[in-house]
Amino acid sequence: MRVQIAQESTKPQTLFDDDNLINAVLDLFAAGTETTSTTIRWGVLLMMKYPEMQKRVQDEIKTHIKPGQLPTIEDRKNMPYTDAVIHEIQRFGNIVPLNLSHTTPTDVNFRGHCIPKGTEVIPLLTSVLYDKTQWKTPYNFNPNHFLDENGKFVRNDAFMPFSAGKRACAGESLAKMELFLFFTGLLQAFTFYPPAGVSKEDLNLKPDVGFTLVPTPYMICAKLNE
Ligand code: HEM
Repeated sequence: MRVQIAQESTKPQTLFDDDNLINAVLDLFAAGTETTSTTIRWGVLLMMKYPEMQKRVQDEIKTHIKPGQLPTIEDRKNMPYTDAVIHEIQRFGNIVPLNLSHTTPTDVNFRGHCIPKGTEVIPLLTSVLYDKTQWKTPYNFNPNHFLDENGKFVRNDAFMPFSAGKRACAGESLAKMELFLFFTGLLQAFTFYPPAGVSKEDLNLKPDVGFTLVPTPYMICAKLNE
């Protein structure tokens, strides 16, 4: 009887087995590192391109975070301009343009079209992040997309860099925290500008096209802030 219990207890009763653990860790690295670092690379490039916006973020940092203190996630609600800039970096950067593909689990009727069960569907995130009906200047970097006339942060339902629905990015909250803390921490410590001989007009905002959209390689100068 005891042997039987031992045998039964080695049978996986749960999805938390070794295979799942390995895949979950791989997911964290594959899905969770390049996405955030690519977004920060877009952020630094855009701050070099638009130094007046970089300065405005730094002014907000100085107003709300004491010198010598690192930003905390609590600071975000007091920093609408920085929040808007980070959202706009994600919208403009559009780093996962094709989203991940999905398959219809049943026959689906979509706007009068029948999509049979098992069809691969690629929901383009670009079509929302650059939708002319949702954004004033979809092809320009414009933090005002996320600010009202009083400078308060405003959400927009078309902000979908993490996709939508049940299979939306599992790391969305973590990614948003990371982006705020890394971006604000970097701009608190450094001012970014292009190297000698490169003007801000020279900085290229066209992405390197692949499965993800990454900035074309660029050089950065970083001056330590006083
Ligand atoms: C700027 C950062 C990030 C962006 C833009 C992003 C974007 C996305 C997108 C578009 C998807 C596909 C959703 C879909 O299939 O509809 C996805 C899935 C996923 N992401 Fe992220 N992601 C980011 C950061 C992270 C982080 C930090 C983690 C975890 C540490 C993470 C974990 C995942 C996982 C596990 C999935 C698969 C979810 C599923 O299939 O149910 N992501 N992400």
